[in-house]
Amino acid sequence: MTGHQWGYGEDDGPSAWSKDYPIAEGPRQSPINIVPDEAVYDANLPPISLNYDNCTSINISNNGHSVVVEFDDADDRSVIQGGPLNNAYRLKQFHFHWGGKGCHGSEHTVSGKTYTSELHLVHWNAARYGSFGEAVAASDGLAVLGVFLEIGDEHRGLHKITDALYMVKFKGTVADFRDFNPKCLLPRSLGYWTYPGSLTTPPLYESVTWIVLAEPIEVSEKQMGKFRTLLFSGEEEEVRKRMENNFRPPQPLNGRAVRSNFQ
Ligand SMILES: O[B-]1(O)OCc2ccccc21
Ligand SMILES: [Zn+2]
Repeated sequence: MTGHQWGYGEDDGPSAWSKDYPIAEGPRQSPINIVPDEAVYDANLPPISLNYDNCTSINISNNGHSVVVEFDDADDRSVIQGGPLNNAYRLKQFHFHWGGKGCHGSEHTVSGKTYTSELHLVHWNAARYGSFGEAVAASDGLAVLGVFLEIGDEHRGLHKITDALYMVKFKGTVADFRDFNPKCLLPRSLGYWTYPGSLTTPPLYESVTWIVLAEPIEVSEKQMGKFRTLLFSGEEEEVRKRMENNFRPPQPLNGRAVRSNFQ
C-alpha cells in the first residue's frame, strides 16, 4: 500500500492502515463500541447548541472514500458549541459511512449494535486555529457530531442529498450544492455520548471530540440504495468498485471515559 492510497478493501482496508499511519494503533482512536451502562452520566454536561440557520453549503463531492457536502467556513455563521466544548467550532463538511446491505455500516456501535449508516458533521476550532488544515492535527482541533441512520420510513430531508448523488458517481467529481441546511438531518433528541477520539479515516489524527447522538434518524432502504450507486473508482478506471462498507470497525477504548448528558 503506497502512502496516501488507502481504502476499505482486502489489501488497503482498516487492518492495513497502520503501515502508512502508525497512529492507527494509538491510544485515542475512533470509532469505539459505546456501552451505555458503562457511560458516565455527567450532570454538569450542558446541552449541545447548534446554530446552522445561516449555514452556506457550497458543493457535494465524491472523494473516493465517501460523499461530502462542504460549507463556507470563512466566519462563524454555522457552529456547534456547548456540550463538552470550550468554544464554538465551525461547520466545515458532513459525510456518511454505510454498509453493503442490511443493518451494518455505522462506525460507532452501541453495545455491539450496528446501524445501517452514520453521518459525521465535522467542525473545527476556529477560536484557537486559523484553518481546518491547522486544526485537523490538534488535540482539541475538531468536534464531530455523529448521527446514526437506521432503516425505516423515508427521510424527507435526505432526499435532496440522495437526488444529487448521480452527479458525483465517480471519485473526483464535484457539483454545486446550495441552500442545504443539515439541521433537517438531526433526530428530535440531542441526548449524546461524548469521548476523546480521532478521525476514523487516514491520517487518523487524534484530534476529535466526538459527540454521538443516541437517537437515530430513520431512512428508507431505497434512499440507502442510492448511496450504493456511488463508486470508489474514477470515471477513467477499468474496474468499477461500488462505494459501500466504507466504515472502520470499533477500536480499543484504552481506559477512556465515555460521558453522557442523559440518564
Ligand atoms: O474520519 B472521519 O470520517 O471522521 C471524522 C472526520 C473529520 C474530517 C474528515 C474525515 C473524518
Ligand atoms: Zn466520518
